Amino acid sequence: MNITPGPLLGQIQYPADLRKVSKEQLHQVSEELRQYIIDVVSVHGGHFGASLGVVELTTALHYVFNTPYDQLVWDVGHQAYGHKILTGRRENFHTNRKYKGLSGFPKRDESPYDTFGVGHSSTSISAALGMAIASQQKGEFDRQHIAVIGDGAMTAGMAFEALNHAGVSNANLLIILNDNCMSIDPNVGALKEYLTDITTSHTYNKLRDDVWNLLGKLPVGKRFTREMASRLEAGFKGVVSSSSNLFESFKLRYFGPIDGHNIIKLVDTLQDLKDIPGPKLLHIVTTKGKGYALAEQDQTTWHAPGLFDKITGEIFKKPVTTPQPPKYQDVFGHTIIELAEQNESIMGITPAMPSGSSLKFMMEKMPHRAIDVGICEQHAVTLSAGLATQGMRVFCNIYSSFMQRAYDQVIHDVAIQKLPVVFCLDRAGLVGDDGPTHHGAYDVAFMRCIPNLVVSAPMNEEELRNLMYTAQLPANELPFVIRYPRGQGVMPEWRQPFKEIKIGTGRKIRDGKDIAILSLGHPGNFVTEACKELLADGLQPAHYDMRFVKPLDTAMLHEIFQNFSKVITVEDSSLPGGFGSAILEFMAMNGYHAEVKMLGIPDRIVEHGKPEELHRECGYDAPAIAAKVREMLKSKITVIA
Ligand SMILES: Cc1ncc(C[n+]2csc(CCOP(=O)(O)OP(=O)(O)O)c2C)c(N)n1
Ligand SMILES: CC(=O)[C@@H](O)[C@H](O)COP(=O)(O)O
Ligand SMILES: [Mg+2]
Repeated sequence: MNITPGPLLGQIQYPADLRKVSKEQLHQVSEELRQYIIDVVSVHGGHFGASLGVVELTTALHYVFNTPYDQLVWDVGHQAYGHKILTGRRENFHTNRKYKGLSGFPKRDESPYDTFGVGHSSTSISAALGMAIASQQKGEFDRQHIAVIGDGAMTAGMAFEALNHAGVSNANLLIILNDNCMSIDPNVGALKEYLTDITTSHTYNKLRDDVWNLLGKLPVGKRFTREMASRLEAGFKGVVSSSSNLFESFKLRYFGPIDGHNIIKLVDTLQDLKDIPGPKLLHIVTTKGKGYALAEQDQTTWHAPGLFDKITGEIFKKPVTTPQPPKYQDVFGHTIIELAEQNESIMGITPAMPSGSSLKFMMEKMPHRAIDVGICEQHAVTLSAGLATQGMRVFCNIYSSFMQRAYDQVIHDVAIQKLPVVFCLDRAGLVGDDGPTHHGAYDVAFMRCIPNLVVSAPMNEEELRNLMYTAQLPANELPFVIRYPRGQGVMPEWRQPFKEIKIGTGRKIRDGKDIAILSLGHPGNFVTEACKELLADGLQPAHYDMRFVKPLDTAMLHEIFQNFSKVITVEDSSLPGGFGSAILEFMAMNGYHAEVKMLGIPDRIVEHGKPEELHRECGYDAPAIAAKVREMLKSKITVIA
């Protein structure tokens, strides 16, 4: 389906083309860019509201700054669709987030305009500051460095680490704080309250405007000395105490708040800021989903709505004829409520993913027992540890790849102190369209090496429920990891009575001979599918769902290695250090000898695509498992034939 850009946008391949249009035409460019994003995302999917919210900012940035020489870093990057469309990728933007197509986030090897790879939040200020300091070292004093960071991303500690440094650097850095009061869900915390105060305080803004207008009357293009600018601002501060502004307390020159949808004001402001040296912050106020009414009204749903009818706003859902299995996240969301109703010590914590993790169900039903702490994974873990010291049984739900942010906290604050925090790592394994920044590839490797931890992976929804139930029993006093994938399970009838699972025990799914297939977690269902195929060939592989990677079911492994000389391991996690490695370690440590093949995520970066495309590419989907069995049994198959 060919999507045609508007007449002005159709003439713009790169920012150099954009800079040929008049300032007055920028309104039209912005509207055509907004419409193009709506046209493409409605048909091809992807993130939506965030890009609409920065259409004017994106246009103004590439109009005013000499990108890519002037370096622009997008925080998270889910809002960079307009950036990609204006920087040489309009014609193939329909491949966004598709297998072998454009990445859904800025990526250095995709374009020189993508100055820094993003996907995880709150990295932009550090990265842009690094570039700015490098420019100073290289004598490139005319080079501009801009970080665009949202109010959600600004809640992360890493952003403040960068502010702390930026404020005392004399780097030529412009931080643009895109304040729309939203994260994926509504933004939370004291920073959000503060930003609301300063965007609504009339006094502050009027005075700020007076100073701003005064600044604006100075000869345009005259380079401000730090002295001149600070004298002016000192006058301003005399009236409004400097403590009224958090960013000025970090020694940044603060400007705004201004309307982030007023393209002329943005252009004029950015032009002026180019002439002000040193670290500065421009605070803009925008609406997430701007220009598409439904996306403005329901900003969480329209953060990433899927495919939709752009005229009616109907979001397309897969037609369902038979009862569908639930998403694993929803099984978590409903189960934690059931458990919390039985166990009053249970609490739920999420770092900014109430909807994505489905902890929102508990937040709605038990608001005092489920907390969104903002994009603050490190804080989420140590808060959970603090709660656990007081007898609370905390389910800390963090996407596997976002958990990477809080690795030391798991060791230092939870494992060493043997605090029984339950880590529910959603999005474990290859997540699909979000690609390598979001694949939960490494949690088996980085969690199983930590002493005192239990590390488990359910093969289906019932198993997830039983692992959650087991983890919160008083008898379990250890930190407990339960990792599960994005998307649906396999059991429409998932809500079964709880059963305690003996920690460190696996399940024999089917008896067999000649070869044993050992799986961890959801990929056990790929093995089940493969076995159906193999049975038809007269082969009889045994299948074990090992369920725990720490502690391993050693009794089961002794039985396996005493009866099978050929073993395959299957996992949706990194082969180096993962589940298969654990099995090899067991085999070697116990003096067994067998032919072992490990199927899982290879030791390389796996790009984006549909999960099934990626499982096939990495060689652990059902056909690949069946093929590996046939390959290992080829001598026997010859005999059978
Ligand atoms: C470390 C990390 N945690 C969580 C996320 C998930 N996430 C993606 S976008 C987003 C909200 C970002 O809010 P904001 O920065 O205000 O951008 P907006 O969507 O409002 O434009 C979150 C929580 C992430 N990308 N990285
Ligand atoms: C940009 C970002 O990090 C989030 O929007 C993420 O894409 C959400 O992932 P899910 O769609 O798996 O919840
Ligand atoms: Mg926001």
